[in-house]
Amino acid sequence: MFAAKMNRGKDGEEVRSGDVVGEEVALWAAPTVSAPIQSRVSIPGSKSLTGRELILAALADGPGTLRFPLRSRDTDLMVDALKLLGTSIEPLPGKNPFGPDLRITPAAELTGSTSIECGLAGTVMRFMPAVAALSLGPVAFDGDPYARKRPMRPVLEALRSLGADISDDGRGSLPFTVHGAGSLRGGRVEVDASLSSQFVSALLLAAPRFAEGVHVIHTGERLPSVPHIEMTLEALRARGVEADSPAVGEWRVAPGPIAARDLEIEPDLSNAAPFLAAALATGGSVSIPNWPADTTQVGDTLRTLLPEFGATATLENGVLTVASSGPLRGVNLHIPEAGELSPTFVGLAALAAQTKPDGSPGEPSTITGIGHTRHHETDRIAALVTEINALGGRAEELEDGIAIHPAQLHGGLWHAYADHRIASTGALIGLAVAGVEVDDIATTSKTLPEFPELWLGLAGVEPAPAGDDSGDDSSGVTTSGFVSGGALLDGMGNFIGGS
Ligand SMILES: O=C(O)C1=C[C@@H](OP(=O)(O)O)[C@@H](O)[C@H](O)C1
Ligand SMILES: C=C(OP(=O)(O)O)C(=O)O
Repeated sequence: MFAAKMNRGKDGEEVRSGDVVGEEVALWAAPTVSAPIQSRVSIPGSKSLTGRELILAALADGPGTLRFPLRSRDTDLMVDALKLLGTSIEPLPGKNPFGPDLRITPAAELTGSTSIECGLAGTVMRFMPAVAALSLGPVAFDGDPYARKRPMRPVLEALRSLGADISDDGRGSLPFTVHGAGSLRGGRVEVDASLSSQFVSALLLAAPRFAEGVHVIHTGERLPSVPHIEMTLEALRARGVEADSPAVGEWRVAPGPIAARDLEIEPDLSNAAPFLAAALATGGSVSIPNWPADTTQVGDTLRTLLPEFGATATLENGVLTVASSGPLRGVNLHIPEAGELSPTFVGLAALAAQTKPDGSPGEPSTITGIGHTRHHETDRIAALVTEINALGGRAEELEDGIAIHPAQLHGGLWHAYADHRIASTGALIGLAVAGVEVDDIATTSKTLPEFPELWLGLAGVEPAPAGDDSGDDSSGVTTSGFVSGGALLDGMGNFIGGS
């Protein structure tokens, strides 16, 4: 009755889509549906909240607990980094289906003389150097090859001016070494955070432990992702720290204890974006439970931004439901605060640019204010434009965004660029366009290791039973039919039967 696409490695062994096979990464056939999706999806914890609360718990005045934390590559790297500095972080059984709760016991004294691996995690490479400055001994930082391209200079220079001793090769990026002295003076510091809000959060998070706290003044003309800075202030205040923003582009954190807490991490609302967008891509409806009533997560703006594409968004009893309200519409969005959501919006815009089912023309879109996303996991503007155009679309790079002109999409290979949000955008487009294959779906493990399973569940696809090797072809990739939204599709997403 059903079978998901099953891939084979070079030597014919079965592998899960996206698994690394030797040097190769298996292609993942995005499921395509012909009927509107009606689905409910539980989303694991927030990357940004988990990272912040791990650090604050490690610097707190006693042991604390994180319930429903995110378990992912980025947060595992944060856990490892804090453990290397002497923090005890132990798994606790809990109610989270996606991983254990965590019990965090701060070190009596943070120890250095170690190396921290940042992977491609902005939160680890930007937030941990200030913590390392509070440890005793040198702490070397490095990460993935592409991580060495992500800007670090504003954080390193700001920390130096607050009293930290940091050696690097002068390129203003990974690798570098923080020579921890056990304490940091702190005080007033100027920083140009126009490339990333994380530069500001990096200086605020550990600041209660600086002798003079911190007073940060942003000197650049633009400031992206402001809600993430508000999230940092709020997390500090919730632990009894005096933290505020006395003026636009200025923030202060007073020195003092960071209270230990037992707290629950909200679901990652930004990771909810492609799932909710699936309702629009297929003319259906998607619900996400445990949506917080009050949050600093920028993903909450999905409730107002997704309706611009032609949907309703209803939050009732903690369940957000996004339902398509007609054909997909083009948009003009200026969203400097929500760069993290932009790949999903660009994916929807590329679908809206196609001729509508009633034959009326596709609609153009512009999504701007996202120039800083060129410094995310990859240059997201260049990557999205390249991949959409490779599928027949007409996307254009703007200085700080993307314009999408009417064009029909077709199937083909979608490159993920080691970027979880580019990978999930390929999956989103593939829901509506038959024959899209994502080259590295496993890269979604950066913030959502369960993405492939959750996505197949959303699309109504079940994995092939073990031993089902129907549809094997000579290319080494097995492609068999699968049931989707009540319709039986072949491996290229073509309708071959069913309701
Ligand atoms: O502080 C954080 O947790 C984040 C801040 C934002 O970074 P930028 O300001 O670089 O966009 C966001 O895009 C990133 O995913 C997470
Ligand atoms: C920009 C992102 O990640 P990072 O925290 O690595 O900057 C992101 O998750 O969209």
